[in-house]
Amino acid sequence: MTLSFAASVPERGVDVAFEVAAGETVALLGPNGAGKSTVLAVLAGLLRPDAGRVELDGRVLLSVGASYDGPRVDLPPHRRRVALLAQEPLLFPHLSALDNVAFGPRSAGAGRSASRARAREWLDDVGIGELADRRPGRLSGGQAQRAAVARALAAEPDLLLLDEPMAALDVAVTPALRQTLRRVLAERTCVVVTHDVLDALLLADRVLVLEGGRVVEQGPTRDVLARPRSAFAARLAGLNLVVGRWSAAGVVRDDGTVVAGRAGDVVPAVDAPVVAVFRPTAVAVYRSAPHGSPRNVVPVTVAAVEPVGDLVRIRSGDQASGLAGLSADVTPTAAAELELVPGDEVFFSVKATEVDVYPA
Ligand SMILES: Nc1ncnc2c1ncn2[C@@H]1O[C@H](COP(=O)(O)OP(=O)(O)OP(=O)(O)O)[C@@H](O)[C@H]1O
Repeated sequence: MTLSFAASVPERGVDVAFEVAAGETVALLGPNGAGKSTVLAVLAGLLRPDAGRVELDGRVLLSVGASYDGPRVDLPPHRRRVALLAQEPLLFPHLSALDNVAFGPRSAGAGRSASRARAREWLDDVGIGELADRRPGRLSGGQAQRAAVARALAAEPDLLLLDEPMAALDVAVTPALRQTLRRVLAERTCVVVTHDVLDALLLADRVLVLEGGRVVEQGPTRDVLARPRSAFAARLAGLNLVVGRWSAAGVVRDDGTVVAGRAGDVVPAVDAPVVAVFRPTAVAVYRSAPHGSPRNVVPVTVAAVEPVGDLVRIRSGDQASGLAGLSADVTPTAAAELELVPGDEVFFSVKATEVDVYPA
């Protein structure tokens, strides 16, 4: 089922268009307020945009606004063949897990015993067949979410929407549920909203990064995480990112400061928008400015000092110069010697050979 989506919701500052190929899972990523839930709500038929068009495998689910020709269409949620799995399982409390799952096929006209037989298969498939007779109140959070997955799939939707499906669950149960989702999503057309880099890596073929109601970058998950172009994707990938324009000296930021780096095989055109990306482990931290160093050196204010694995991460806040927050990972010994606390003024330094530059 190919999905094509375009919608504009001016009151929320959202204007987004994208496509999803048949059988593909796309993750919507982005900071709070970026517009992810708005996109899901339009897809599910819960929010009508000012203008928009949604087509699923040739069926028009929505076509409103002057820019779209043809008759006005706005199918109600139950006629879209779109299933939404929310953060909370939202099961009917008075029905057993089995009857919750049988509800979809039953409403679609299947007979009682056929619906229950199908529901039993789905419950087996998501690993809670033995809990079929329990009501939701007697299921754990993870089990209830599995029942909700079974219920969504039993309705045989053409498109599955997942809204942070693991966000409300205990971290102990998320890896197993993620594996189940990975299996059931494999051949399905699906849009998943997530904040979690593991969800993006394990569930999605492709990611779409939203910022301020617009798509700012998209591509295969691994490519976006390896070579992020947006601040959000860089943060998710655990990389530092500085934006600017290319010049012979390196990446020139808006305030005129320059970050020297390697442009790789494809050298950008002079003045083209570029990003400089480098690992936190490549950043050295000094109390006073290192002199005579060929390295990039920037003064920053420490915002946080926190352990990350075997290292200590020193994070700078967003700087008055417009420089977004950066991270430096140093050894515990180095951190102890620096004795840093939030508010300290320090210098971050990175060798040009550690900085990758590519087009924004
Ligand atoms: N019910 C609403 N009425 C009006 N504006 C809203 C409503 N819900 C969200 N918004 C606004 O619309 C914009 C997009 O919000 P949306 O909830 O789609 O973002 P999101 O990416 O899902 O964020 P989060 O990660 O916090 O869930 C934000 O500016 C938000 O303040």
